[in-house]
Amino acid sequence: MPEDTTPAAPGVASEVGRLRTVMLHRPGNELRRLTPRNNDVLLFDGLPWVDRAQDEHDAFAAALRTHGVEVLYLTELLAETLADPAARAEAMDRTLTGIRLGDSLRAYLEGFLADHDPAQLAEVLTAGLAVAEIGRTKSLVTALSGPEDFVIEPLPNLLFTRDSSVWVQDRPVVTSLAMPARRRETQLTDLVYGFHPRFGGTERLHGPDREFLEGGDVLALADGVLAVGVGERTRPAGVERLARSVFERGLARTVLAVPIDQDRATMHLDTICTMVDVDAVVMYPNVAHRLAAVAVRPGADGELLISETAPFVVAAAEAMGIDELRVIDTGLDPITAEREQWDDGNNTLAIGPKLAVAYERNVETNSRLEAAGIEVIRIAGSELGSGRGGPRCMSCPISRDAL
Ligand SMILES: NC(=O)NCCC[C@H](N)C(=O)O
Repeated sequence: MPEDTTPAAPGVASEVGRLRTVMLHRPGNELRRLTPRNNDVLLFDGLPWVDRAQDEHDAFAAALRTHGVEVLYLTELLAETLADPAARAEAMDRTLTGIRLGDSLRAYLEGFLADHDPAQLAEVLTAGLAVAEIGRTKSLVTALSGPEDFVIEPLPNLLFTRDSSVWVQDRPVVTSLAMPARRRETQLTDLVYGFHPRFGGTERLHGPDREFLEGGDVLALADGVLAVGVGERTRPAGVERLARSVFERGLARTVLAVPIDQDRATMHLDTICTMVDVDAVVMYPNVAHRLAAVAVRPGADGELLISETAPFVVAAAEAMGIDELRVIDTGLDPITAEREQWDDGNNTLAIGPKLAVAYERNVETNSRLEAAGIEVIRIAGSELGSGRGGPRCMSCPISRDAL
């Protein structure tokens, strides 16, 4: 019988259902824009060696494919999307609108980009554009800029596709990113889900102009149960908006709001806690016992019912309808734990129950996961990790099997 190549229908109801389709972004020229002068504002802790980062990423994608996962690339989807004139017009409008460019430069760029084919335009929208790369503009803005200044900002954090959209059941949630360096990313995911033939017509939830909400904070603990971190990125109002949207559509019955430290090391919930089995998480031991949650449930007439604060593991188990949410004891001394958390040891990507991708460098966390019965697929991340994100951050699951 010929192999069935029909793509799996979109839908994500858990963290650990067998992963069928995932969206990645292969690191590209946007990373070559990073310098010691701009890396902080562009949210990288160093300057990755880009060729090596691409090799590491290719190995990550290959490991997923080996396990039967369909890998979609954001830039390919974007280029295909931009072949639609309506999508292209919207992309131009969104990219060039705003108070930064001024009328002369905006008009110039409209003409300049009109000559770009969809793939070239996708490249500019992701890798950005510097003054040195465009011609004479008759614009005061470029006259007073240096050659390296950006007229379109690069998006080095596009690598972390987890954050710019997240699927809740069969709907894409286009998020709203808090940091200025990342805000434009969601214009691109919004375009892809709005116009690409593979997704066209799917209702999008939330959106780039809504309250701050980042995908790395959203964990699907079980069918109908979401946990959402609240900290440096996602704000309480973002969780509230998401809760209303998913309750109104019957996509979830409980949303746990989980306050996390407002630190770079713990920018998202998935930097400290990820699921590796239907009832188990790997969690940063230094916070495991003080992580708390507030449960939000739908009330009458669109009201939200807000619970008292409870320990996270207790609130999660109750919402999931299980006796206990197991926290795999990574048994690390506090210094090793802090080092491995910084290097995304807790940021695993489950591709099925008890099967997770992790960075190889987190030797101790990985061996404790294995001791607890989790099969660990190790990948290199020496260059990929310089943006502070691991396998979960670098992946946006689009389809997972129901458990
Ligand atoms: N889900 C995640 O934790 N994503 C990692 C995002 C890293 C990126 N450099 C950022 O600061 O936003």
